[in-house]
Amino acid sequence: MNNVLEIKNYTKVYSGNKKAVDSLNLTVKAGEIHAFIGHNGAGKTTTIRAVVGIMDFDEGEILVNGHSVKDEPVKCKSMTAYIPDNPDLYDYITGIQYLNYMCDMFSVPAKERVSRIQKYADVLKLTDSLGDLISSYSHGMKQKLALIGAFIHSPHLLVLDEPFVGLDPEASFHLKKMMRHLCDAGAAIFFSTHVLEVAEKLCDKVTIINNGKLIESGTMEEIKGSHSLEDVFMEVVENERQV
Ligand SMILES: Nc1ncnc2c1ncn2[C@@H]1O[C@H](COP(=O)(O)OP(=O)(O)OP(=O)(O)O)[C@@H](O)[C@H]1O
Repeated sequence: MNNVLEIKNYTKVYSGNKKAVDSLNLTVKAGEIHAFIGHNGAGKTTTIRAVVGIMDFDEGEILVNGHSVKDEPVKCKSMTAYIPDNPDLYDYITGIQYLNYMCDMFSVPAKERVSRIQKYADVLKLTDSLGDLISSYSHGMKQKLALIGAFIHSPHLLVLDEPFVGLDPEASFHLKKMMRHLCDAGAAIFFSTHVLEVAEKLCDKVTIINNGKLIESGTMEEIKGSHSLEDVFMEVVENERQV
């Protein structure tokens, strides 16, 4: 399978010379769900923001389907969907207006819009609220709307920052299924999470970072062996503390 996301020697230094991420390398292939885990402040969001082209970086290269996020930002963004940890949507349009706007932005054919909106809104139980202003939505409803807006254009690369926080159990269940279906259709998913049980069950690959440095990366079986991902994570973090 081809590499959809390639991160090569990615390094980010914030002002004040703080190295938030140090020479990170990882690859996500078509068909793979890849979990990105690490303690608070490890560098996950910093990396994710660089991948989706909204944060500049100092060294290294990030490619989406072989295109550089620095040199071809529009091309990369056209193939990528991104949901931040706290989606900030336009308050004074309705849910359906937002979804149509996303369809316009990503050139979803008119004849497919209605069925795609219907499919995802029904699954995530948002259909009855699509006519309401987004300002009236709860946090979880905004998150569901952002998710529909991401899945609706069938991205090659889906990047999610803590997607399960704030979703009710039923929506989480359906999101996991939607993620797997998208990958089965040839997309790649890269997401951060602190919910290690979900990562363990859902993901093909996992990368653990600690203080901006890659500690482990590989298939879920390689990384966890016969242990739980939580046990492995705790051991890795403890070992790093002692170094
Ligand atoms: N705008 C900024 N300016 C300076 N330092 C920053 C900035 N944003 C993040 N950092 C620092 O970079 C490091 C990595 O932060 P980042 O938000 O990427 O971590 P994270 O792994 O996503 O954490 P969490 O799990 O808490 O969301 C932290 O030490 C943080 O303090």
